[in-house]
Amino acid sequence: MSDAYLALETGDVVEARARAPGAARGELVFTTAYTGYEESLTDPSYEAQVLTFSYPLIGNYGVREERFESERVHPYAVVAREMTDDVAEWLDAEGVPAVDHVDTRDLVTDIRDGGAMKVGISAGDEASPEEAKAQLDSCPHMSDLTDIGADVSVEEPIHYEGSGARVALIDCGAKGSIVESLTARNADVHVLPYDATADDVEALDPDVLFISNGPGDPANFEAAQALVEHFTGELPIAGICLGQQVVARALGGTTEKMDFGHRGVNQPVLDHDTGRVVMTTQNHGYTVDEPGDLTVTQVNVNDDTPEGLDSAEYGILTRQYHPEANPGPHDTLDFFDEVLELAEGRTVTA
Ligand SMILES: NC(=O)CC[C@H](N)C(=O)O
Repeated sequence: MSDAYLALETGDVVEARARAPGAARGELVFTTAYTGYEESLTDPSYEAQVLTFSYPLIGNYGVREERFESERVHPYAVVAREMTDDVAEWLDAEGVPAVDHVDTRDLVTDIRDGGAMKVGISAGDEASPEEAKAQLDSCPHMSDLTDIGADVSVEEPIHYEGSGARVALIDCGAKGSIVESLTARNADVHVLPYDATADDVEALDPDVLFISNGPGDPANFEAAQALVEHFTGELPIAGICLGQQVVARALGGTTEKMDFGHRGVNQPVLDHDTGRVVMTTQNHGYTVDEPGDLTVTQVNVNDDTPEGLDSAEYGILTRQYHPEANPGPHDTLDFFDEVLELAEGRTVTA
């Protein structure tokens, strides 16, 4: 007898073992990362999704708070082939349903074949296929979560004092490592809520406007897009992941939902200028389609999607991947040096 069920949009119901009880729904996504489960589970960009780990054993080096990227777990549920008690107990304490003993190879194949899909989960003593299906039926599309920023952003500004360039970091669900990558380089970082206004930013007289990563559809981050529209040509601008997508939209570009996204720690990215390929950490389900007034400087080797957008004219630098790593390789940390150099130079004239 199973005590957990996953109802998929394909119509299939997959049996599983409950590791943390409860019912949940969300977009079913998978990461191919083989380490970094603490970082991924606390990455705010995973808000409202159900995260499947394709690596078959999750939890083999424990759970340590210093590796967390935020204060809580963001996926609405977690699926694994085999999960250790450490991770199961952590998710249980966080109230996040978790299941294992799932053939995650099948699940990943379903997502790759069918594209992004919703899932309903029912786990625990009272679990039933009917409850899983009811969860699936009531699951909204990611793009319909129009105010998802409110669930992941700071409510009030936070200031991390530093002697270097002043950064206005718009928190659309920022990973802790982005703040740390900036403060480690002496930046003076003001973290502002996702719906900050141009007046809020102007009051700080920053050297750079930085749009963070975040969950869901970039079209729903209208306030951040308005900031980019307002400050283009006045301030250097940087963006990571959702930040790249928001900046592109503000500069006349477009974004679209991908078939099943990029989530993992070995996504190869080619830089057109240097001809070098670097390994990158990624977690996104939307992508820039048309770059608008920006130039595509880096692309994904697997599918040619834009990974880096720049504008020399306006002083803009954005990346679709996560240069701060955590989890993943450190090949791309110099992005933060480039951004702060741009900020310190204030090369842009209005
Ligand atoms: N990591 C992110 O910022 C994710 C960006 C966006 N929510 C996407 O899924 O594409």
